[in-house]
Amino acid sequence: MAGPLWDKFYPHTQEVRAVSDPASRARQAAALHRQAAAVADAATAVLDGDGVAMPDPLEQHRLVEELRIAAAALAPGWLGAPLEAQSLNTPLGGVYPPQFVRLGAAQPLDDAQFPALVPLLGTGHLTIDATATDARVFGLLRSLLVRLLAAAPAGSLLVRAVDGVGGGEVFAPFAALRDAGLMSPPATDRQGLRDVLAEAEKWLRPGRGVAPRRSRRDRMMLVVVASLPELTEGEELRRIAALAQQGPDSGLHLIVAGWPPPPLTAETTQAPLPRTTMVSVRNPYAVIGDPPGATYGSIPSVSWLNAPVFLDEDPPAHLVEAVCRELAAHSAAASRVTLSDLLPEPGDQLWAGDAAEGLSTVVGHDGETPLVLRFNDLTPHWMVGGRSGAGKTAFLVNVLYGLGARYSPAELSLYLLDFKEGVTFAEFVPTRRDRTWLPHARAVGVEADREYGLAVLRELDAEMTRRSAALEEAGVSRFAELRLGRILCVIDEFPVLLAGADPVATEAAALLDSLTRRGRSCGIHLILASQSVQVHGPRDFFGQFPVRIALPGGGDVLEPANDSAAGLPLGTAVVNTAGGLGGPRGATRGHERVVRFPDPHADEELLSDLRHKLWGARDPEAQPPRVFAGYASQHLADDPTYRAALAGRALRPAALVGRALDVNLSTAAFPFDASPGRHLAVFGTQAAGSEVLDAAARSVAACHQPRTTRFVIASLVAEGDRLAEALAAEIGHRQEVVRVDAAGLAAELDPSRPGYRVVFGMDATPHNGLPGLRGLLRDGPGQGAHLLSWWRDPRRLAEEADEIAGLLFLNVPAAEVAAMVGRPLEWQPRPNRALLHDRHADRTVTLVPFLEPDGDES
Ligand SMILES: Nc1ncnc2c1ncn2[C@@H]1O[C@H](COP(=O)(O)OP(=O)(O)OP(=O)(O)O)[C@@H](O)[C@H]1O
Repeated sequence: MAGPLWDKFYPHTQEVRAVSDPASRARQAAALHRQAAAVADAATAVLDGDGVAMPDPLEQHRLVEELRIAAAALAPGWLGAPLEAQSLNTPLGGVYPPQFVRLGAAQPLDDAQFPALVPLLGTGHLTIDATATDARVFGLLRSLLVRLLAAAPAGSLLVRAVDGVGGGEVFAPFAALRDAGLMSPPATDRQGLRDVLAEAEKWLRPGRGVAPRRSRRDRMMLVVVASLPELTEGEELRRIAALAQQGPDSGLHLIVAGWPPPPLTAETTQAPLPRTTMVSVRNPYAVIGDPPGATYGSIPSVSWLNAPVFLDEDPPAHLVEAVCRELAAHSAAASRVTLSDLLPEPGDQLWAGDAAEGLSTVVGHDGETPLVLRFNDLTPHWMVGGRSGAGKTAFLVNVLYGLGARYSPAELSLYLLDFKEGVTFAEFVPTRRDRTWLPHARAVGVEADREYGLAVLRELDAEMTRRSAALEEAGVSRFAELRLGRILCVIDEFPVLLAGADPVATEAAALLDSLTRRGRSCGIHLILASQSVQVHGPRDFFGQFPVRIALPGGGDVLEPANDSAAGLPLGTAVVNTAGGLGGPRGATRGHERVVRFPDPHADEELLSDLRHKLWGARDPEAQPPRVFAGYASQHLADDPTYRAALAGRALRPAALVGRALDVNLSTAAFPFDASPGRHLAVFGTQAAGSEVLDAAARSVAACHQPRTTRFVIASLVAEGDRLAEALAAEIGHRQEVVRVDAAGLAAELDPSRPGYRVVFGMDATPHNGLPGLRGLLRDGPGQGAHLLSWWRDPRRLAEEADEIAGLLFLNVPAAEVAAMVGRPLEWQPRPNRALLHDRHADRTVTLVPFLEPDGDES
């Protein structure tokens, strides 16, 4: 700062005297302390007019006028205007930093006043020799805070408050700034003071000449001490002095009321703070010492503002409230991180990342600093926890787009699995409304079944084995040298996979164990996410997850003693890279950060643009991901095996009954050949049973060349009539079809007559039964005769059961299935699922059965 205005206030600059010799510091401090007191006494004597000739009043008035004009220019608006008259309409913000601020009115004559200004932010500090228990100091601190907060650009001034004696009352009207993170709750004891000092020390830049840490916008920290806590010791006092010495270069400033503290012992005797303007509260006015590096007076012997200063009083409450409310609102808007903050710069080339050594992306911001997390040898797998609605989906979607924008599909493949009802990964697959997909996605399971999850893990395990072999074959020890691209598998609500002591859980746990242990050296990484990671059964693989991310309510991914996730708000997460380990309270934890992350769907347009951009950049030959949507029904007409059969490419006759719960959704088929027992029985009370039978019959018909086989179709129950009729019409285009009733069916059971008997409602067979049935079942297949039947009640089959190899169960309880098969099978009846058991091949698959398309779907 230079120029005529400055010269008016500070015509003579001085050397700043540093107190640096530790050996004689206490003595020196005491001497300086006395000296400062003597200066204030001398000033008081002068200002009280003791033995000094009164200057010329006219000259005084002229000077006061000049100073008023100068002050208005140096401290405009909020910084210098009397607050009791300040309009609420005066806009907040202004230049950065607001350098001069008013302390009160200097009154050289009874009828002449000018604003008493000090340089503070950007220059140094302020001490007042009385604490805020003095009403004048109390008022001064509040008015200083309002002025500085209102004048600094919103969000650029962070206040840390300490009030050891007054319990923080002086800061109470500013409470609205706490939620916005602009002001801390006041520290009221020694530990609180230490925490504030520790934070302030961190604020200092690590070294001189280092580029500013805060890259986005400049910010300053102002530590306001209204009174030091009792029992504040020499150590804390020295830390305050050290902060005063180093702070201004890093944007750290202090206002300390009650400094110097009363010199109780030599140890606690403090010199004036370096780089500080000292205010001495007298009665009724205050004396303002010279600011750091400058002087108010023109006479070298006078080192204070040569006029009594009446300190500003407590500002009007509504004014403080209005300023705080506006700042808090602004801060809420400004501190929002957006998805673009996590993505590469818009000008950067798409897919510039090289995954050889690992993958990395920005997961959020720690203050102004982007936090980069990696998938590499040190942090191969991540675990994410958070209660429902805590933003897990948001976090994962951010990570997937972050990686998807940085690495090409050749460098990164994604396997996405979601076990809960919801839409976590739905946006990465083609839909009717948006046919694009995330080109990295290889397989996506939405509302997936455990069996499907298991199939994905098996596929990854097989890939891992392939990669291990490739490493060995190539004779290299590091995956990076193989250049295969990395695989990331994300599993949302993974405990579903491990729930229950069944074979699925056991195999899934074993696969997770092997994948997490060996995956890192093969470029295979996992993110496991859940509302609660309390899994029963083996969880040894947790040890392979050094990265733990706790969203609100997700503290159980951290060690039990680590409570750093307590009270997290939505949009924030604790990111711990030491397996969730905590550390001493209040200690700096290098392995733990709290980040803010955006809601990726806050800007749908940006997101949609990004997805289209990524999709547009894909290899045009690339296939969309294999998608499994647990809720979706499956239809024969969409099935690739059926289409191939219609086109004359069937390998052998088979009933196609649904899609298996594997990664490729392979077609579940029951083949018909000449071996014994090649008959299919569908069991289920639901109409779905008749629909599966319909699909089975159509598909068998398609497997035969036209006019090469014969169908006998019967419906013994009303529920089957409509489908039986439609089926007869449909198959009739290709094959010979005969429709019969119960009596007609009895006449069509001759095993030597090749072809298929298709019976809807087989359990409704008349009481005298179908005498020829056993013969057909036993001798038919060898002569090309097979039975396809739907049974509403499986118990009716008891007698002939052994002769039928193909059993398909819909809503049949596990106990009945077990009774029929002769041993328990892994099965939970549930909507839209079926179990196909082949007695002869001893194979069992869970599948999504082929149903009739609904009206609106077709
Ligand atoms: N960073 C954020 N900032 C603000 N709102 C967010 C943020 N992240 C998510 N939300 C909002 O919070 C809600 C819940 O988010 P999300 O669906 O990601 O949670 P979740 O943990 O996946 O929940 P659930 O487990 O129930 O599916 C959504 O409405 C979302 O828009």
